[in-house]
Amino acid sequence: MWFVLKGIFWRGFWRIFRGYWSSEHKWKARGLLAFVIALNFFDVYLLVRINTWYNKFYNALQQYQADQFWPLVGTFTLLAMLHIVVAVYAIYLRQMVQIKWRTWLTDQYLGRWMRKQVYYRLQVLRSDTDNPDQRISEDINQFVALTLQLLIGFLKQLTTLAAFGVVLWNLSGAFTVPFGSREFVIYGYMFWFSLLYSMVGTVCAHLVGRRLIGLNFDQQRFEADFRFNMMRVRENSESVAFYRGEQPESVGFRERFAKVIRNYWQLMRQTKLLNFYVNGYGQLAIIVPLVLAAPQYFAGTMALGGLMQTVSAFGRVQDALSYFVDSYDTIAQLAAVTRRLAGFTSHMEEAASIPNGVVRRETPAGAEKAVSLNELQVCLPDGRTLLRDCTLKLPQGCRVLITGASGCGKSTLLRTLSGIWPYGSGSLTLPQGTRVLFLPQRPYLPLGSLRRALYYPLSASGSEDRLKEVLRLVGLEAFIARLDDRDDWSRILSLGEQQRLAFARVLLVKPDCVFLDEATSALDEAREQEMYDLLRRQLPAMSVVSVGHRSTLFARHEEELHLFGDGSWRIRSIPAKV
Ligand SMILES: Nc1ncnc2c1ncn2[C@@H]1O[C@H](COP(=O)(O)OP(=O)(O)OP(=O)(O)O)[C@@H](O)[C@H]1O
Repeated sequence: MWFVLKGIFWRGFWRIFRGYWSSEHKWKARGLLAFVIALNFFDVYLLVRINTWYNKFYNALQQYQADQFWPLVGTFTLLAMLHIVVAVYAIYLRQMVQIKWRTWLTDQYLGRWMRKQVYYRLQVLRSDTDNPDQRISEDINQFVALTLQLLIGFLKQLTTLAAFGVVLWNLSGAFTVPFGSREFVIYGYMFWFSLLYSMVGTVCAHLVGRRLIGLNFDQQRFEADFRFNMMRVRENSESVAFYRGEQPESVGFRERFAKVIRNYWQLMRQTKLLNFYVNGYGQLAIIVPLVLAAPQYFAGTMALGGLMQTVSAFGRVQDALSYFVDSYDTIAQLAAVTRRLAGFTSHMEEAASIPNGVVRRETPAGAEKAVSLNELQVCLPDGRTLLRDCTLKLPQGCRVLITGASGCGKSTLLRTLSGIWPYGSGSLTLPQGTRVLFLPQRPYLPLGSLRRALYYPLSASGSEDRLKEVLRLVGLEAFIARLDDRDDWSRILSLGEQQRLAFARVLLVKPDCVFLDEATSALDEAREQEMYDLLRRQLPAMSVVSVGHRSTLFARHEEELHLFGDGSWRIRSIPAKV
């Protein structure tokens, strides 16, 4: 057991555990937990009282004391009722601790995942982090539930062991073992025997059950991969359908599902072995105390009450000592969950700690309003340079088109300018309080109403008339009546409509600078011109930096920044008529 616990702690158990208990809620949390533990202790006390009752009750039966019968039944009823109430509330309040702890921990993880765009960095810069959604929704819940179950269970069993150990010791009397011409007297022999019995049981359970840790871990991973694969197809259903990709996708599903099943078979076999063992061990524990106490009973040194009390106390001591035998599976699950959460935590920390090589500065108020790039260098994680020593000034209201061959680094430059790409050096200076909006080729539409999607990332607040006017300007007046319909709008709107919706967003949010990454790729040329003219008319002071391959885009911009892909670049003014 120690090896398993050591493993859990080594894999970051303590780091995940301690946060809540030393947080700002610590006193309330500790108080509630202490109360739950106290309830469990009280429950053990009641169990000891019930155990003593056995002695009295069976002795009364053996001696035909009819007058004792009803009072003893009454005592039992009272003790049993108290036990029921205490046991129910011990679980209810433990769940209360659980839900509060989970809320806190989930909040922390969500915060860390969102901070410094870790969600983006993990996705784009690290390919080895699996399913943050599952870590945050399922693993945290399991971690909290299993930890509390084990912690409270452990303390309860420890108390049970102490209390019933004493009972068993007192009932055991002395056991004499002849050894040659001498005799050894063993005091509390039933207590010692139950101790030995449980220790052997625990070691054997470890040997049988240790493979479950790895298998459980793999099971979760394979299930998540299988689910993720289906999710990808759901998200890209149209592309898959166009490609008639059912065959390769089905093969992919089956391969992943086969891994799930293969691992599950192993898990089943190992669990079967463990179950054989746990059940056999449990059954043996019923007969062992009877065999042990029988000599005393038949010798007349123990009454029927004592015998029944011994059987019950042995059961309790053995239950307590072999607690880990029964909860081996729980420990295996906790170890697997801890390993995954600890891995996720360190991946998030690594992603957050990648320093942003490009320094961002703000010019003081009143200074010239321009975006300046100073010796800007854009690199890839492997060190390849996409843009070298780029120094230029983009005055407010400028219109720059970034061109270059596919893969030369245009989008990566936009990412650097918006501050989400950490690999690079040099500096970027923006006027104080500059608001920047980024329009990718496929705009992001959050779940919810169309109104919310239009204002994203701001909250949906603004004049209703302006909103309707903007929708008319971008040619989406047909959706005015559906502004408050909640739906998955990215599935309903065509890509061209989504791109026009993104332009509407620019008109509503009114940023100082907008980056368009092939943001008009799905529009016809007339619509494209309309959208750019709209920006010029409505927001003349806004800077526009676009990436695109279409020749028509030259007419909508004044300057061209061309990237050659080897780090070199060139800026030139675009002649008035191209
Ligand atoms: N997360 C990443 N990790 C490693 N390499 C990356 C990553 N993202 C992009 N790259 C590489 O960086 C290079 C530039 O990519 P980028 O998307 O900026 O090109 P682009 O000029 O916008 O291409 P296109 O015109 O085809 O959209 C490519 O070779 C690409 O493979």
